[in-house]
Amino acid sequence: QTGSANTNPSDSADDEYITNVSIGTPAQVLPLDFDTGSSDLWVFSSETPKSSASGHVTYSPSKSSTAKKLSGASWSITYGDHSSSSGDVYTDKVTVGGFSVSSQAVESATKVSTQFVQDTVISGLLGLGFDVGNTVKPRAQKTWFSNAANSLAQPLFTADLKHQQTGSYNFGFIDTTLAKGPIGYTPADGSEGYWGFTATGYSVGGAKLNRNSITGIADTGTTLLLLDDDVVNAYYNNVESAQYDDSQQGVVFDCSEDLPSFSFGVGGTTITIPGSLINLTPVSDGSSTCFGGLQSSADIGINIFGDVALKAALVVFDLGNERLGWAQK
Ligand SMILES: CC[C@H](C)[C@H](NC(=O)C[C@H](O)[C@H](CC1CCCCC1)NC(=O)CCNC(=O)[C@H](Cc1ccccc1)NC(=O)N1CCC(N)CC1)C(=O)NCc1cnc(C)nc1N
Repeated sequence: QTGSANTNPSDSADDEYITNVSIGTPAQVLPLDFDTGSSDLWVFSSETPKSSASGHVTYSPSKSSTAKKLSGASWSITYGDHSSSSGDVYTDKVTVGGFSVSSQAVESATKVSTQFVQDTVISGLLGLGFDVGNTVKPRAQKTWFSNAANSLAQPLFTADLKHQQTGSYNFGFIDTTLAKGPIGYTPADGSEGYWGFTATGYSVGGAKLNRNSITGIADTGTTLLLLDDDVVNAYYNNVESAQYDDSQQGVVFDCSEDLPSFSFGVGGTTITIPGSLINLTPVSDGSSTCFGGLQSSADIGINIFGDVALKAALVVFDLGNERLGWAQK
């Protein structure tokens, strides 16, 4: 058995990716942000304050004949960007890309932070991280993928995110036609809940890879490519107009600049992010100053290969073999 779901960029800057999920009986379809950097499936619901839920599609467990309250269970989550949410828990049927999990923990939000209230294009997150990262108490719950893994043809999923185009999350199979190059595999470290891995080196503008390894996480829920300052400086030293902009909290440059590519080695293969993907978006509509897709990870303390990096590859999240596969697209 397999599943295949389309995913779409939320806006012109590919800030996040939206995937429709069916919850309950009859199906209630909610747009969720699939996040390999966290492990909770939580949704705006009939229990979310009306003022906060305005503009969002919500899940009503009372309208689902298969919903069951998980009595005594609660959850509370804080993300790297300081956004947060919390609430109580139901179990219900959850279908993604045609594959159903009959009793999935669906975390209903009774509180959501401002960022989520304002982000009306999504109704919550579907965590694709390791179960150890789940925040439900007193007993942690499994992710949708963890529940599905044993019934899928193979215990793996792939992410094929694209710039301003429809991409896909495939479950239980690898569609190698989505890739141009071979898949390079490397061990994944799930101990923190993330998909952690080590890139063996990097280069700017197509030069030969150096041997400076980069340890980080493959995170579909993070917009940017966030790396150590020495890597970020090595890159932007090649961009004439690049400068740090305090108000933007990041490196900006003239939108007319021809940006160099950024490559990293992983699993014996090389992934090259074209410069065009690193020219993320004007700092505000019509501006000729653009915000960089590669920024510093210094104040986070962990390197994050977010959507800017993932868009250049077909990425295999292989739970069965605890490994990550990367193929050039
Ligand atoms: C098991 C992991 C755990 C649940 C949690 N995981 C994460 O934070 C990583 C996870 O992938 C989350 C998932 C996000 C959360 C907000 C909503 C969208 C999904 N990623 C991040 O927090 C990375 C930083 N955020 C982002 O990358 C958000 C995503 C976003 C996009 C559009 C609209 C709204 C949000 N985008 C931006 O910051 N930008 C997009 C716009 C651009 N102009 C600036 C940059 C964690 O580490 N929490 C511990 C933690 C707590 N507190 C802090 C301070 N740091 C922490 N790491």
